[in-house]
Amino acid sequence: MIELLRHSMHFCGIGEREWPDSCNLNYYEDGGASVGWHADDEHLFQGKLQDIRIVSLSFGQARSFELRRNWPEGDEPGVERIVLSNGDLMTMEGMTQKHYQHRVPKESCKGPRINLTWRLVCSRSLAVLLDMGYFPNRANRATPPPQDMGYFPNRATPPPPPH
Ligand SMILES: O=C(O)CCC(=O)C(=O)O
Ligand SMILES: [Fe+2]
Repeated sequence: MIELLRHSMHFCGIGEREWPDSCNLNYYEDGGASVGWHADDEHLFQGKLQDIRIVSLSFGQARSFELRRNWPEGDEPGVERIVLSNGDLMTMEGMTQKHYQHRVPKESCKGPRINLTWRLVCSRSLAVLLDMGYFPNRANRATPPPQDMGYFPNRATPPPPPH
């Protein structure tokens, strides 16, 4: 994993001090597996409030990746589509998570796909979690966190509508 991170960061021109510190892995067994419209708006990453960078690396079956504007203007197309193929690196930067939603739609393809997304945990969010005793092995933990904090949202829940 470190080698993949190192190579990917090199290709993106991201210095070690700015490397992301978390990685999410999605496995798509075949074209029937998908991720619905959403923004990566977890509190941990503060993606709706500040300029963040998400780096995505794909392996295996080529799949469509679609972006749609939350507030399309004039004759701007509602949906942009790219194809992410084996070995493709893609980034979402700036305020993408505020202004767009994205998805990997179902398709009629057979092969499996793995996608890695690296993100940097926002230190302010981490401080809040520590404060709330989110990490149970810490000796001085407070009360357990509520289940619905939304830090690790269940993807089965539809994303909130754009606003
Ligand atoms: O599989 C992909 O390319 C995107 C995955 C994704 O949007 C996510 O994990 O939040
Ligand atoms: Fe996402």
